[in-house]
Amino acid sequence: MLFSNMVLIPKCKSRVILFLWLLGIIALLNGSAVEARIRRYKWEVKYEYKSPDCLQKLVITINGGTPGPTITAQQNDTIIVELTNGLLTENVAIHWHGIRQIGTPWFDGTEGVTQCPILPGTTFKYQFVVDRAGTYLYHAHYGMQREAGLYGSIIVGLPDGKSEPFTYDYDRNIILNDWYHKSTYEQAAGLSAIPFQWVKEPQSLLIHGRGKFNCSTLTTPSLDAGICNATNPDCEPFRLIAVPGKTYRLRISSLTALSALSFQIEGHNMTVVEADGHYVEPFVVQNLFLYSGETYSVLVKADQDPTRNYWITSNIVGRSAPNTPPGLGVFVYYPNHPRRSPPTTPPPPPLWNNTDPRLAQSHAIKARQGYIHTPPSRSDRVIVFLNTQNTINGNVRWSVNNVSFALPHTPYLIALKENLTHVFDQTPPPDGYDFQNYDIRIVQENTNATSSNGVYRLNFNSTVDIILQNANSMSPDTSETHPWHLHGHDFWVLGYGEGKFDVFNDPKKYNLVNPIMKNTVPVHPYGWTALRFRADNPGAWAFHCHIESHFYMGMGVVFAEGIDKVGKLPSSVMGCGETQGLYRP
Ligand SMILES: O=C1O[C@H]([C@@H](O)CO)C(O)=C1O
Repeated sequence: MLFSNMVLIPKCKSRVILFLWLLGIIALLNGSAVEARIRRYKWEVKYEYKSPDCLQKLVITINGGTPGPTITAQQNDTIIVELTNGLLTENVAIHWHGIRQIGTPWFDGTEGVTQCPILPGTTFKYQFVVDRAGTYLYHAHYGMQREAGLYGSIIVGLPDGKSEPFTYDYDRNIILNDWYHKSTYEQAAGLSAIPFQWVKEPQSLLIHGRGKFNCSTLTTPSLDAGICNATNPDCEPFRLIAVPGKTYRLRISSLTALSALSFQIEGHNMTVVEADGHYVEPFVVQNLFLYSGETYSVLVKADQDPTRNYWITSNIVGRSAPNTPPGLGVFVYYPNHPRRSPPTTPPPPPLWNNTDPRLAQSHAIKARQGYIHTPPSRSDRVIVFLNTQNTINGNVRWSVNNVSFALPHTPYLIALKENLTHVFDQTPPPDGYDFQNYDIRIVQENTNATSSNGVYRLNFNSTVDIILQNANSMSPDTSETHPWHLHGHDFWVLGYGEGKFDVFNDPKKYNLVNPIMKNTVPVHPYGWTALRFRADNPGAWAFHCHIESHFYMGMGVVFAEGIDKVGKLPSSVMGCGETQGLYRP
């Protein structure tokens, strides 16, 4: 009735306009006013000389930068990245970390699991939907390429008309990293060498791609003064300009190769509100602990003395790294000069070997009231993953239930879908270990460790519990923190504990009321972490320690589920190993 005058409009064009307007109103009323958009990116990946921590090094850039461009999108948008590999002699693959790839498991970007590597000189098109708002990441997933600098952020906003359960004035993004001066190749060759050459601690810590290595500590000083240059603009510290009185949402994430970090803004509290794309019941911290692969949002109010600037710091925790200088940035109170150094010394880091505050933060992260996804009350299968360090044929490796993971040259997803049964070990890896007789607190011989590329096959739509059990490494009195990352899913974090997991009693203490959902979670030294997820995403998915060298040394597994429900694989993911014959352009 409202638009019955439409018939009175004489001109056909006007009628069309009015009709479209009417459609718009109806769509608005239905709440579907905004169409999901397609966001296209063209990326060129190549090696360039940069000095992120003042020392010049060959790094991998995307369109000239490291970190690469931030992908900014809105929930339900389609992202298309046309990636041209300009590395000349090196393959590449990019993983979209935290994006579940529902319906597009072949674009998860995990070389050897979901796709063949992208060859030098070729262009590969990734296309996927970002179906949930939140803070996510992308990074190389080929060999140990991530630590050459190939990484960036994905920020997904809510659909129009929806709002966050918290308020802030400005949204800012910070990626933390650690930085090595040796190339990925030197590191990887050392890790697979006999005798083993460990990568050791990083030379510096980067705050959003910028760090400060002390050039005067170079053991073999370069004759060329330009090679390590403290005044190189590449290593100007990261500066965040804050307007006094305003609240900042800081999206802070870590893509370290090795280090667990403590992040701090001198004199300012941080309220944690988001973790891995899920709203957190808010809690306040002074140090935010981050493990590689995790993303957080914190709210920070610029409510301190505005006449000065403050330090932003990142420090290594969980490992002794006395020679790695802290990552330093500056929280600048506008209109102070951005280059004005804070008048104080940077705040001291927490004790590297005190696990208590880190465990306390893990326990504090709960789903926010009103945003709780209740987990299924029981699981169909429990898999216990004992994490150990071993030697296999003289090589130092990491193993899960005494099986060290070896990536095949034919990607699992293609092998499973096309029934290429000979390309990987068909014997399923073990669901547990010998609980009774394994002492997690001592150095073990682990003489029975083996290497395999077998996969865990999960019943489609089943609920799976994973218990990550930490243990002593091959060094006495040492148990490291391992951040485990699951592709293609989020899991509920049901609990953390110290010591050996008690199969009978610990499950009674699980948080089934308001557990947070995440995609990356730490297992603390000598402790355990319990996770639950639904195997409801057809595909083959990696689950691995996000420490670059540890995955390289075998610390991971692959889950396969609902393969018969996987759609037609694009031929662009094929071409390597046994898939060569399947290539159908
Ligand atoms: O994988 C690793 O190897 C070393 C050490 O265990 C042996 O040198 C270390 O600290 C790791 O994290």
